[in-house]
Amino acid sequence: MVYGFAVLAYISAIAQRTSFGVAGLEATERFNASAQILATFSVVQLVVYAGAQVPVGLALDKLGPKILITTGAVLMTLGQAFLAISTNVPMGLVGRVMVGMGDAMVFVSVLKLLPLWFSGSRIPILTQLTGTFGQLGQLISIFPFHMMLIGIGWTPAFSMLSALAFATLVTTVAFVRNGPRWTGAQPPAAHQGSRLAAAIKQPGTRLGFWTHFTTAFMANVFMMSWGYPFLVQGQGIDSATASSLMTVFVVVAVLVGPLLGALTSRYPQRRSTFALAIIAWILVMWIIVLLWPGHSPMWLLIVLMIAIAAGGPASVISFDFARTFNPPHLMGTATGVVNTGGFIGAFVTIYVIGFIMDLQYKAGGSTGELYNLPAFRIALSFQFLMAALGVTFMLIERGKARRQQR
Ligand SMILES: NCCCC[C@H](N)C(=O)NCC(=O)O
Repeated sequence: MVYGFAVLAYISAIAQRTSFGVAGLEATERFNASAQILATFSVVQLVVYAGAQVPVGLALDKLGPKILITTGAVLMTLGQAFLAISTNVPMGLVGRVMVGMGDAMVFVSVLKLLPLWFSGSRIPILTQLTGTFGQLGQLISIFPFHMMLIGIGWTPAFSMLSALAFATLVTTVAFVRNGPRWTGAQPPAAHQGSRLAAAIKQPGTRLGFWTHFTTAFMANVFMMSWGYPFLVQGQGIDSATASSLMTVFVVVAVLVGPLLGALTSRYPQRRSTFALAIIAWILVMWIIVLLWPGHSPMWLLIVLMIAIAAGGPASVISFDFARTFNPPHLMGTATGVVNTGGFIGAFVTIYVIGFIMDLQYKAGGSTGELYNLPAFRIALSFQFLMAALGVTFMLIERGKARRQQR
């Protein structure tokens, strides 16, 4: 019951996180905003989310999951309520910052609850299931929220999400407990800086960081930024089909998450190999699609998206490294550190891809289409460099972690 209500708070957090993504047109109208300002909303929220991970992890080890999930729900309730009544860009940004901060507190707290209530091989499976259940939140923003937004407008739709966050606040206070195994931060006197240093010193935390970095960054780049323009302007797919193709990410999470959870629980010594295999699959698919003469056939794009989407469940393996290589009093901190990997990788890649696209456009005399397939072929290849960096560090840290275990 404790786990169920904590997961409910995470489903709500994902609904709050993804809600702005389906409200682009309405936000443009309401705030009279340009595309760049709209993009700022998403970037600000993500920067807040990633920037909050380490402080949240430190607070988590000190205060426990219940307080953090509760605080997250309060921030999301207020943030979405503020957004519901916002009429200009600064007000909207304040609302989004609050939502990003609240969201940042939930996932790592749910993971911290697992060893407090479960043991043994159930934990890796439940870690994967947490990520999988969270995807249901995306369905809330794609369907009921979006329908309310179109049907009855901005204020009622965002108020509904605020009410959802409030409902999870109530259920968290009523039902979520840290449990009898929670003993607070041990040792209590440890300084925050030294707890962070102790977590980073563990090769398992660094292996988790690089695993999260390499498995998750390409999925984040595709979902949050370049996937849609690549499909529509690079591959000539109509916008409605491109949007519906994005649901592949939810379906793959639901199917692959439990399978990977079972595999990692059965073969814990092969965890990094499973992650590396999925990374290799994504890279091979990108090589085929980027080298394909002309537009790729639909089946090939779907296989590419399935591979990229499998990076989401693969990234959950990283949290298993944080858990198994750290003592319980450092687990929240280590999980926070690991959870920044895929987001840092994504910011850098999103930015550099945009920079390379602009550079090519300027080199061509700033005429014609900014987004075209030859330009995407070069710009998206930057992902190979980032993946090479990530895999190199995964192998280095895996070697250190294995030596430490001997
Ligand atoms: N089954 C998909 C899970 C995706 C996990 C994702 N890469 C992640 O790390 N999420 C953190 C969060 O706060 O949701």
